[in-house]
Amino acid sequence: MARQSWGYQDHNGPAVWHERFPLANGYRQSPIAIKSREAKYDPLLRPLSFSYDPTSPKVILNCGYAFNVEFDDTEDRSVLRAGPLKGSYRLRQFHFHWGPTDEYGSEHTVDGQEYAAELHLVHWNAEKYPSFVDAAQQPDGLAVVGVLVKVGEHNSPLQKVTDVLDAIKTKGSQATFTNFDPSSLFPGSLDYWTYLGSLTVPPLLESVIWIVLRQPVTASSEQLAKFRSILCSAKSEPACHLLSNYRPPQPLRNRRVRASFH
Ligand SMILES: O[B-]1(O)OCc2ccc(NC(=S)NCc3ccccc3)cc21
Ligand SMILES: [Zn+2]
Repeated sequence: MARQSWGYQDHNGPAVWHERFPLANGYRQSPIAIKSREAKYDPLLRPLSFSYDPTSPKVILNCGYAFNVEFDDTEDRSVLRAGPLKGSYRLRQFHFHWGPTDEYGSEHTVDGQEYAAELHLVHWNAEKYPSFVDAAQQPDGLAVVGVLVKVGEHNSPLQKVTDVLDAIKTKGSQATFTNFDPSSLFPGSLDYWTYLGSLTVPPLLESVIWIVLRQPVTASSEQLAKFRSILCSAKSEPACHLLSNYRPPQPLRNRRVRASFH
C-alpha cells in the first residue's frame, strides 16, 4: 500500500480521490443529496427486517479514517432482509462519519439539511457471493443502512461505543467489543429512502444498495466530540486528530430515489 494513502485532508481528500480511484467520477456514486419531494413512494418496498446477534460483534478498530465495529460474518448471525433487498445480507461492520463541528459531518443530506454525523451498517449478500470482497465487486453485493445523527439528547446505546474510543486512539489499534445490539442505534421509525450507489470511501466500488432511514437519531455534543478525539496517525507518528471523515454529496445522474413511505 502506497505510504501517502487517501484521507480527508486537502492533499488526499475527496476532491483528489479521482486521481487514484477513477470510480470517484462514476455513474452511481455515494453519498447523494436526497430531495424528499422527488423521491417516489414504491408500494412494492417491504419493511426492513433485521436479526442481529449481540454476541456477533468482536472488535472495534481505528483504521485511520474511521473506527469500525467488526462482526463475525462467517455465518448468518446478524442479517438484514426484505426492504428493497432480495435475499439476506450479512452484517460485516458498522462505522460513523462526522465533521469538525456539530453543524455538519453527515454524508447524505436531506432537502439541503446536513446532519452532525452518519452511521453506516455494512451488510453483504452472503447468499449469492462467497466472500465480502467478491460481493463488494457486484452491483447487488452490499447493502448499507445509513442512519442520520443530529446533535441533541445524549444517546445511551452510543455511549457503549464512545466509551471505548480512548482504547483505540491511534491508527491501527483495536479493542475487544461485543455484547452489543446495533439495532439499539436505530430510530423509532424504519421508514427509508433507497437508491443504488457506492462505497463513500476508496475504492468507491459501485456495489451498494443504500437504505437511508428517514428519522435521525440524536447524539450529545460531548459524544460527537469523542468521535473527533481519535487520531488518524499511528502511535509512532505526530498526532493528527480525525476531525472530519465525510464525503460530500455526488451527482445523482440517471438515478431515482424511492421511498418506503408516503
Ligand atoms: O462507504 B462506506 O463508508 O459506507 C459504505 C461502505 C461499505 C464498505 C466500506 N468498507 C469496507 S467494509 N471495507 C473496505 C473494503 C471495501 C471493498 C473491498 C475490500 C475492503 C465502507 C463503506
Ligand atoms: Zn461509511
